[in-house]
Amino acid sequence: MNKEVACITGSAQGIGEAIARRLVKDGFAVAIADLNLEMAQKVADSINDDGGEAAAFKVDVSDREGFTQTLEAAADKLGDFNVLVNNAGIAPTTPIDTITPEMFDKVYHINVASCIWGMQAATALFKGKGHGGKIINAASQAGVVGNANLMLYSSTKFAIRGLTQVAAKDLAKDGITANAYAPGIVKTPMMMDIAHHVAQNAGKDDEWGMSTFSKDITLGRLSEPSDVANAVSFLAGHDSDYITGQTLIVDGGMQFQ
Ligand SMILES: NC(=O)C1=CN([C@@H]2O[C@H](COP(=O)(O)OP(=O)(O)OC[C@H]3O[C@@H](n4cnc5c(N)ncnc54)[C@H](O)[C@@H]3O)[C@@H](O)[C@H]2O)C=CC1
Ligand SMILES: CC(=O)C(C)=O
Repeated sequence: MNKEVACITGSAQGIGEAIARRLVKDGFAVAIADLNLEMAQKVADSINDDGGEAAAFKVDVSDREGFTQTLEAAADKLGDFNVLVNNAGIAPTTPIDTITPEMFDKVYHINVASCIWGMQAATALFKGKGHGGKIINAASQAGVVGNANLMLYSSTKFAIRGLTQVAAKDLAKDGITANAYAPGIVKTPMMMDIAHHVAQNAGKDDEWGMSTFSKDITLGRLSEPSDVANAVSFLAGHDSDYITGQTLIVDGGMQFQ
C-alpha cells in the first residue's frame, strides 16, 4: 500500500501536535501546518529526528487562498494526501456583553470558515487524484453543552458538528468521510489560558482554575492530548471507513454529569 499522508492544522503544540505524533506512529507522513512556523518546524524536526516523516508549513487557516496553497504545497512535498485534520482553533473568553462584531468575525473565521476552506481544498485534491479521503474536524464538549462565558467559542463548536454532518452527506459520493472529535478538558496552552482567566476572576491561582474543570469529569482526571490523539488515530485509519457524519466525544464522561 502507498504511504498515507495527513495534514494537521494547529499542530505546532497541544492536541494537534499529539495527533501528528500519533499519526506518524500509525505510518503516516504528516504536514505540520500552523500559524507559528518556528514551533511547527521544531515539531517537524523532532519527528524527522525520531525516524518519522514530517514537514512544517505556515498557514493561517482563516485565509482561504493561503490554506489552499498550503495543502497543495504539502501534497507536493509529502505526496498525495488523504487525511485532513482541521484542528486549529481559538477559544477567547467572551461573556455576552463583551462581544463585538470584530471578535465575532475573528472567532468564526478561524474556527468555522477554516473548516469549510480546508474541506474545499482537500476535496479538490482528493478528486484530482481520483480517490477518496477523510476529513476530521475539531469540535469540543463545549459544542455539545454550551459553556459559560464562551459564547463565541461554544457556538462555533456546535457549528462544527453541524457542518460535519452536512459534509458527510455532500461528500459521500466522492468516497470522502467527514467526522469530528469533541475533546473535554485537555491539558494544553489553550485550556491553561481559559483556566487562567477563571482563576484571575476568582482571585485564585491557575492550578485552582484548572481544578474547577475536573470536578465534572466522570473518569476523574483531566485529558492528556494523547487521549484525543488516540481517538483521531481511529478516525484517520481504515477501521473507521464505515463511519461518517459522527462526532466522537472524548471527554472522560463529562456529558453524563
Ligand atoms: N484544550 C482543550 O481542552 C480543548 C480543545 N479543543 C479544540 O482542539 C483544538 C486544539 O486545541 P488546543 O491544542 O488546546 O489549542 P492550542 O491553543 O494549545 O493550540 C492551537 C494551535 O493552533 C494554532 N493556530 C491558532 N490559530 C491559527 C490559525 N488561524 N491558523 C493556523 N493555526 C492556528 C496555534 O498557533 C497553536 O499551535 C482546537 O480546535 C480546540 O478548540 C476542544 C475541546 C477541548
Ligand atoms: C476549550 C474547550 O473546548 C473547552 C473548555 O471545552
